[in-house]
Amino acid sequence: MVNHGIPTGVLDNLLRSTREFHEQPKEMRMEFYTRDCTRKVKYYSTGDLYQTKTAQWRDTLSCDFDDTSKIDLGSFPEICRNEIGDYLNRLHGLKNLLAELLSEALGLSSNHLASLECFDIQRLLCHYYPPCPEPDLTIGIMKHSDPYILTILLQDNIGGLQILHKNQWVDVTPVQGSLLVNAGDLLQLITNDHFKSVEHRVVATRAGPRISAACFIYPRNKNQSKPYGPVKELLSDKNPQKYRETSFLDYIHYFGSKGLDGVKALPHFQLISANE
Ligand SMILES: O=C(O)CCC(=O)C(=O)O
Ligand SMILES: [Fe+2]
Repeated sequence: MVNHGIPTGVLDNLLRSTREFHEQPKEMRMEFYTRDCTRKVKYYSTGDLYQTKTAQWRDTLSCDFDDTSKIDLGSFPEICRNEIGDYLNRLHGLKNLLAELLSEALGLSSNHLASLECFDIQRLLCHYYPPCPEPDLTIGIMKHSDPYILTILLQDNIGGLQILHKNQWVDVTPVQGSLLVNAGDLLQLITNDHFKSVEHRVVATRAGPRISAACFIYPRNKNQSKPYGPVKELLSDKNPQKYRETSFLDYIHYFGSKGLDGVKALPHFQLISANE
């Protein structure tokens, strides 16, 4: 548990304005409706609709930043742009603190992970899960692990998020004013399995709407072709390298080509040991 230091008002404003965006008349939302991945701001339902067979009970506003010091808030929907800006400004300190704490937990110098240039605030997904009349027939978001370094998740008090722990789905009960930090696949890869990415899903509920905002940390554009592999300082005879090097772009390409099919992407990058 870490004190995130972000005022509750900033969190509440992001949740409220996300809800307001999604509840606007269709005409206001249509301006942003696209699946064109070159657009920085996108509004869609079920991001991987054409890769998986399952449509999911969720709409998403996706915002890409690359360099958060140069954000053009004007490109975001007016109804939530200031709230997104305020949240991102506050998230910086937390992201840097997490990079330091994780470095220290690995026995590395506190600036080690930051020096790899993969801890950047790159994308915010503002999700809206409408109340569902038949929750047993659908799902809010399918089982997956995030392909990134870290996810910082803000959720409202409706519930529905679950993580897979020892083959059992466990509810992540919302705690007001808290943020949840999930390890992603890329963190698992660079730490050679020290931090494991967590599989999770969101079940549909009759209650709602449920609002959440998932902020993804991964290398910024200029570093996305750079190879990342297990940190050399962590490897030894007892802890041999488990994964081959890959760039963020190659990883995400493989992840995206599968869609959220419930099968992890990470094993595809595993090295086969000589004894196997
Ligand atoms: O809405 C949530 O709580 C989770 C969202 C999520 O898993 C994601 O965007 O990857
Ligand atoms: Fe996720």
